[in-house]
Amino acid sequence: MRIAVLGAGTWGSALTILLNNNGHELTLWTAVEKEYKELSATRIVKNLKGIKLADNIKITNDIKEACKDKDLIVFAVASPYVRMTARKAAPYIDRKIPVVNVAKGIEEDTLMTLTEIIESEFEAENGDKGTVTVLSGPSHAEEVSVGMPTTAVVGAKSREIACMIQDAFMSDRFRVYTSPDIIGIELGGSLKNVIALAAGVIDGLGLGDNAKAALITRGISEIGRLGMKLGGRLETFAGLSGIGDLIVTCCSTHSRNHNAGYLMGKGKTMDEAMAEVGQVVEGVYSAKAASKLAKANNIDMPIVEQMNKVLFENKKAEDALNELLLRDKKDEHSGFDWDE
Ligand SMILES: NC(=O)C1=CN([C@@H]2O[C@H](COP(=O)(O)OP(=O)(O)OC[C@H]3O[C@@H](n4cnc5c(N)ncnc54)[C@H](OP(=O)(O)O)[C@@H]3O)[C@@H](O)[C@H]2O)C=CC1
Ligand SMILES: O=C(CO)COP(=O)(O)O
Repeated sequence: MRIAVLGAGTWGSALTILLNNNGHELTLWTAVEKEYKELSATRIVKNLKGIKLADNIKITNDIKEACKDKDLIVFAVASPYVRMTARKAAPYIDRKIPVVNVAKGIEEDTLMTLTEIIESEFEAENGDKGTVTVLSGPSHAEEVSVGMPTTAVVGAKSREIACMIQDAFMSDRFRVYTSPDIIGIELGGSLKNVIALAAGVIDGLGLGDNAKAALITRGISEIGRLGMKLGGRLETFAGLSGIGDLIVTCCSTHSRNHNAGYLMGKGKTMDEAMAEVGQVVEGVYSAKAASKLAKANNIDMPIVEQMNKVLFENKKAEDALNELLLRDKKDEHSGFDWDE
């Protein structure tokens, strides 16, 4: 297949390597002129230490050249750039070919997911939303790029398209499942970043493994409550793009969200932590959107609420934690049948 990957960041580059190793013909588009010049000259991926792109991978910063005559387009730019990239690419993308979004986020102003944003930009350009899908799961680029094994799930409206994308990405080191639950996959992938920030805070404060396991468990409970209200399926939140991605992001040293939270737990401000991490920290962008969605849908998301206060209201992480622990007593889940 002829495949374009839009976004030559850590994840876009790792997937380019995976797809190239699978025998496809790859074009990697970089948005930023300076990045394009550097990458073209060295072929070294900045944040994947020592990894070089193979000579047969075409690198471009011309969006038309990237998108025309392709069989598959992968959207891998960070969430704040998805709308502008979709707008730029829209005139050159054949609406019949599948587009796979692999970024994780929710737009703060509109509360749209990233596939919804791409569809809306495509529709605005020529009235056709196109064939937009999602791929997500526990998949840090640092491991995928060197062939360490993992699994992911592709979400698409039709089984035929899902299977086509499954075939394109699947390798003996990257196992891909299929699902029709696009909204569930996208919400799991973006909301887990907010919980991962909180997991980093817990580690930064030195609160131990029990506290983190508790946070992960109550975190997926929050994600599932909101996600199901918005149309996602329980099984998706219990799956690879839900609990699977939440666990790895809360526990991996590769996670930018966890690392940013860790620095905040050590007393840094959000801006200092983001600057020190030096790559996109998606949870910071998704936190406000998650809180707005929770309020609009009348869903209780106490971890998300406290994380927003730590991020944007200078609340001390210790105070946020105390407030979580001292909430009103309640059942573990709502709707239990008790023998009275
Ligand atoms: N890193 C990982 O392990 C994983 C990341 N993801 C998700 O993938 C997405 C990208 O993350 P990642 O690659 O790690 O991020 P990086 O910080 O490594 O890269 C940032 C990305 O944003 C793009 N970008 C920056 N400025 C602009 C701009 N002005 N216009 C358009 N694009 C721009 C960059 O484009 P360019 O380099 O082309 O200039 C690059 O693709 C995120 O949503 C993340 O959550 C998902 C799974 C794994
Ligand atoms: O989504 C990811 C892994 O699946 C990447 O998480 P971070 O953005 O926290 O590094």
